[in-house]
Amino acid sequence: MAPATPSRKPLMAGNWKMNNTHLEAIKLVQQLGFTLKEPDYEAVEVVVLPPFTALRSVQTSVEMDKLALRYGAQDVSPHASGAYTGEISGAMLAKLGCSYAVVGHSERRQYHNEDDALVNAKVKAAFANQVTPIVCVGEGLEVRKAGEHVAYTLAQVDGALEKIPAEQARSVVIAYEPVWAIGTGEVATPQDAQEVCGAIRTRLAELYDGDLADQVRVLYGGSVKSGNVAKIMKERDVDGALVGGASLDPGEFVKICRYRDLPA
Ligand SMILES: O=C(CO)COP(=O)(O)O
Repeated sequence: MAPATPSRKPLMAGNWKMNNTHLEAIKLVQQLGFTLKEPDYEAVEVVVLPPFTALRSVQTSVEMDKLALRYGAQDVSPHASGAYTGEISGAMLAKLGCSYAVVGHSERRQYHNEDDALVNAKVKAAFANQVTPIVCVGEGLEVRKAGEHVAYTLAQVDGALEKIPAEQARSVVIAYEPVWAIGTGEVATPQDAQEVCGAIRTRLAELYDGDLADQVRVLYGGSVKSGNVAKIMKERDVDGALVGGASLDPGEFVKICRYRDLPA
């Protein structure tokens, strides 16, 4: 029987994008690791998403210092192995202890022409290796101005989850990142974030039976900072944040993870 209340642990994920060498990554992870304490990890799941080249160093830091921090990659190949120069497989990520892989980030969709079919193949490749995909969806400014942002974003959700069975979809993370809010300092209002995150959950309830929609974490991303995170996290269908720029500053990212202490 479906639980009366959803059991979604808030998730704060720092997408470092193409920043930090493996040495800088060790420093940043140690700064986070020495600051965040047991109660922080009880309240939120904390994840960092370094570039591929830093994953091995992050794995070593996390293991040596016994940090409760999780980490993942920013992309994953749709292929299992073979002649795919430059690609990194889900099995390779799993071997590095990655819990997550970002899939379909708008920067990949924009600069590498990734479409929903490719995103779907990457979601499958991640799940095939017990790596949880963080599927990014969200509209650009033109779509928003035309008032089509909900339909546009839901079509991306449908595409990403095509033929994904419920037992996998149950653990997927979906990040709503309106492209116009990424790296621009222009954050969506909490109401904007709720409108689309709520619509995503409703769609999940249409796609899958039972309590699945109540279990899936839906994040907001786009210019999240310590100054706006608490307000956004008050929205009922926002279960965390995918943080870009602000995740490169350990003090700022720790504050974001401790959003409960910030005035909303
Ligand atoms: O793209 C993002 C996270 O994936 C958001 O980036 P910013 O937080 O820098 O706007």
